[in-house]
Amino acid sequence: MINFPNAKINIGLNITERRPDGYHNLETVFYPIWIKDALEIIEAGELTFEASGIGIPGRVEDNLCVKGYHLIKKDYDLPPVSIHLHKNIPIGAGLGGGSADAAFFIKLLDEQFGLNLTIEQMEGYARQLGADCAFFIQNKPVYAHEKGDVFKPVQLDLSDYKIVLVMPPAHVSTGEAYRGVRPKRSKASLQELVQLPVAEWRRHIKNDFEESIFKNHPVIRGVKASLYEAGALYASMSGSGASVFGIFEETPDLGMLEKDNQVYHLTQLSPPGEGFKVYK
Ligand SMILES: C[C@@](CO)(OP(=O)(O)O)[C@H](O)COP(=O)(O)OP(=O)(O)OC[C@H]1O[C@@H](n2ccc(N)nc2=O)[C@H](O)[C@@H]1O
Ligand SMILES: Nc1ncnc2c1ncn2[C@@H]1O[C@H](COP(=O)(O)OP(=O)(O)O)[C@@H](O)[C@H]1O
Repeated sequence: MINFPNAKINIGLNITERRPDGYHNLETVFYPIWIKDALEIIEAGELTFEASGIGIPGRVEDNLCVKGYHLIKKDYDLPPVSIHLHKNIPIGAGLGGGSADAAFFIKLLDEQFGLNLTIEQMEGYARQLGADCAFFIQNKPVYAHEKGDVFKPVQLDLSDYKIVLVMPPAHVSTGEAYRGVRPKRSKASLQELVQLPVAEWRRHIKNDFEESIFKNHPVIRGVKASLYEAGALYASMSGSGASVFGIFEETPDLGMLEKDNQVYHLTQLSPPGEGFKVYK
């Protein structure tokens, strides 16, 4: 059985306070985008994991799919499976790729072995694997708060826009990103701000990670500026970076993003069903 875990972008990200458990409370809007991995499981004699596509750092036993298997196996009598993951979502990009794989893996196990898990049960397992993992169970635009794992639906449809995603040559770890931010309560609720026209987001919606990350990684700031120069209505780093997205009314002149002889990985995303192109 196979499914296709997709990435997300964060529209706005306010880090509001540090929690006693070392995590942070935040508010953000998660929006699914159409760049996808492919994930397959087949019942087998032993548990195996193999990957193709973009190389995944870290040990196999730390891969979130393998962790997901052991988590569900504690409660259900699962047979061994062979797992194949084709990795296409840029890693360490703030696109939630690892979390998406884990959530879609739980959905695969549920379907393949008829576990009859409810949405709430699947979200409960996903939360144990990562703060943004539970979002990918329902995979619909949401306003997320607390650790980023408690959701309220938002009415948001960007399918009439062109979303351009750029992966600058920089690596930011999630831990590094959180350490650089001083939490602050936001004045207006992101849940309401995101209902403004996209062209107004630039004045009102921000990602709190940008300030410190841009200082350490100016190339990311440069990419965001290039997206605005190319005519974006709104541009922002996604999550803890390093990827940056721009929302356009029309497909932009992509040459703008290759100035100064910098080469960026650039993915142009179209509305669902139209596929996407990867530029190098
Ligand atoms: C920053 C965000 C924003 O959407 O996404 P990404 O940029 O990673 O995609 C998320 O908060 C990342 O979620 P996720 O990647 O699942 O985080 P986890 O694995 O649970 O945590 C990694 C580390 O981030 C910090 N962390 C995470 C979530 C949170 N609300 N407060 C935190 O302080 C902790 O230091 C934790 O050890
Ligand atoms: N299935 C997976 N795909 C990608 N990364 C994974 C996966 N499982 C575990 N990881 C680990 O998670 C780290 C960050 O993953 P990723 O989800 O791509 O980043 P981000 O949290 O920035 O969206 C990687 O460095 C990797 O070691």
